[in-house]
Amino acid sequence: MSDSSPTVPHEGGFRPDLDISTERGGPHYAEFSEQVRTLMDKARFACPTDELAVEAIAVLSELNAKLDAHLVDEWTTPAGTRVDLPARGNLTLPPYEIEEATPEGVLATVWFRPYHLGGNGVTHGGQVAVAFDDLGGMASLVAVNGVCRTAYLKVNYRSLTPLNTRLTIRTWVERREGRKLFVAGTLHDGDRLCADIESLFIELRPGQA
Ligand SMILES: CCCCCCCC(=O)SCCNC(=O)CCNC(=O)[C@H](O)C(C)(C)COP(=O)(O)OP(=O)(O)OC[C@H]1O[C@@H](n2cnc3c(N)ncnc32)[C@H](O)[C@@H]1OP(=O)(O)O
Repeated sequence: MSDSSPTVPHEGGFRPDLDISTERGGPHYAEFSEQVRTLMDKARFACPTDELAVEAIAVLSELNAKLDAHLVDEWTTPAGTRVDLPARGNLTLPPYEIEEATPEGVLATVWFRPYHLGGNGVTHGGQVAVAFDDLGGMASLVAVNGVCRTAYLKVNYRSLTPLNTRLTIRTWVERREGRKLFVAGTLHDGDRLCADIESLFIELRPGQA
């Protein structure tokens, strides 16, 4: 949250000791998160009457005002740190579940929801890149036990990526040259390759943003 960040002690772009949690946000945070994703799905496909739009504006404005009183900084928000939830509870990421994360690589199940629609019933290419960026970053992080940033990410879209389907995504460090980690990855629908990546992640120096 930009207006609170100046007051937050900051060691660089990331904190090496970022807290993770399964409890932050309380026992209903998972359902809260799911309802927000469902709202996004509905918003993507709904064509409300003007009356319903006005009603929705009132409900959402009231809710947003209530949430305003409970905003925290990025280091303590449940979104991104709730490791028990899909994509660590980060609503901006396509939901995924980690099957395995070792220095040899990351294996996860990812699924794209209705709100990830690109066109003609399939997933937006940018959303595929988001999944690869996060999980490529995770493969780098686990391989070097330190935070990395994406320098480049090339996605080869080999075939259409379906929505609402559990897909297999893999990322791994193929080669390391000092702080440079060349990360490869694949996204499969069953046996069919949907996309693969060629990417470079750079291990951050201590305190580097
Ligand atoms: C689990 C949680 C995972 C979350 C993952 C999320 C990942 C992200 O989304 S990060 C956000 C997107 N990325 C960014 O915003 C990065 C913006 N860029 C930067 O901050 C910097 O350019 C950064 C950090 C990538 C590199 O800067 P810096 O640390 O100063 O390294 P620098 O000295 O320039 O380069 C190091 C080496 O990498 C090479 N390099 C850097 N960028 C590139 C590039 N784009 N292409 C090719 N080579 C590159 C350099 O040539 C150099 O090579 P060598 O050592 O052989 O001379």
